[in-house]
Amino acid sequence: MNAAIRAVVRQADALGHETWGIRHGYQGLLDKDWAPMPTRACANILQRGGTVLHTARCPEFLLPNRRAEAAENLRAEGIQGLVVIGGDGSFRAAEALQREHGVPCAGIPGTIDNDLPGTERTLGFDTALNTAVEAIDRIRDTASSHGRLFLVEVMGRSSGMLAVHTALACGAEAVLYPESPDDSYETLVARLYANWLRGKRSSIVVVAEGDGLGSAVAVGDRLRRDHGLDLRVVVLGHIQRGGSPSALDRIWGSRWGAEAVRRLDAGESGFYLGEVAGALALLPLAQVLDPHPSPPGDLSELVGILSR
Ligand SMILES: Nc1ncnc2c1ncn2[C@@H]1O[C@H](COP(=O)(O)OP(=O)(O)O)[C@@H](O)[C@H]1O
Ligand SMILES: O=P(O)(O)OC[C@H]1O[C@](O)(COP(=O)(O)O)[C@@H](O)[C@@H]1O
Repeated sequence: MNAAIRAVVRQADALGHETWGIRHGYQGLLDKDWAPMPTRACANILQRGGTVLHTARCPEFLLPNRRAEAAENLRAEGIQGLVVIGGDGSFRAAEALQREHGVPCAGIPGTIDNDLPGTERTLGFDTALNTAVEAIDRIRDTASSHGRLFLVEVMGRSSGMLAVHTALACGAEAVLYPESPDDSYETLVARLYANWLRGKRSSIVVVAEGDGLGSAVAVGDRLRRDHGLDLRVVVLGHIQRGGSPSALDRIWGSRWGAEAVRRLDAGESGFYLGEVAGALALLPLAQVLDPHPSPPGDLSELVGILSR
């Protein structure tokens, strides 16, 4: 996200605009928690994880009267356009601000869940994916040395994108995720047993945090109880959400940040940016109301086929 912030500030400066940084997300709009952000304020942030502007959940923003206040605050301060970096909640808020109050908004996709409609990439996903894969590679050493089953929980409250991509990239034996069409306990047991019969003595199952069967701990307890397995559970948790961003996340953050400003400067608004087939994509903000994309079915199928 810091790559996008830096690009917004510096592209705006190059076009002769002043940028103000709003701290703590929408809460900052309500509290007027903002300040001018000169280009030098962005020194050395490109490689830093998190966001230098901080973030916060702001439930009050769901109330129309609070959004009206935020729009008024922006108008009174003379802020002419808003670049929002976030996931579908942040974009829903931006869509409402623009539709209800005419605040010109531009969205830059930022969520490790990679679950926004119309874009194949969101900032943070590539970094989180690589972090999870690196962690599981390490776990694999113990799994294979001790001949053990590991259940590794990755983030994804309502999305299996991170889980499925992680599973494929680390050669997991199975993946459980919320949108899966055949996510049953029986299918999992049958898969692990078939691998056992093939001579496989260690397995890794990637579990998305929001999977319908329950957490990795719950699934692990059930397997232990039913089959007496000496398995281990690892919850990767917030380790996936931090750290220095990958090169791809930095590059797309930079491209999207600059593009958002160029388009606002040209009088465009009510859009968010994305990536489709390697190219920068432009989407209407209202598209965020579409159903969120599911992990490609062929990828999760491949996890099973390749782990024989
Ligand atoms: N439907 C909505 N209408 C207005 N504001 C919303 C809506 N959904 C979320 N928001 C605002 O956007 C913020 C970020 O949304 P959230 O779902 O927490 O994160 P994300 O942007 O990562 O999906 C919320 O804290 C809230 O202030
Ligand atoms: O427990 P927290 O800090 O709210 O974060 C966990 C949740 O945030 C997510 O990582 C998504 O976060 P972002 O959209 O901010 O990247 C979900 O996958 C996860 O359920």
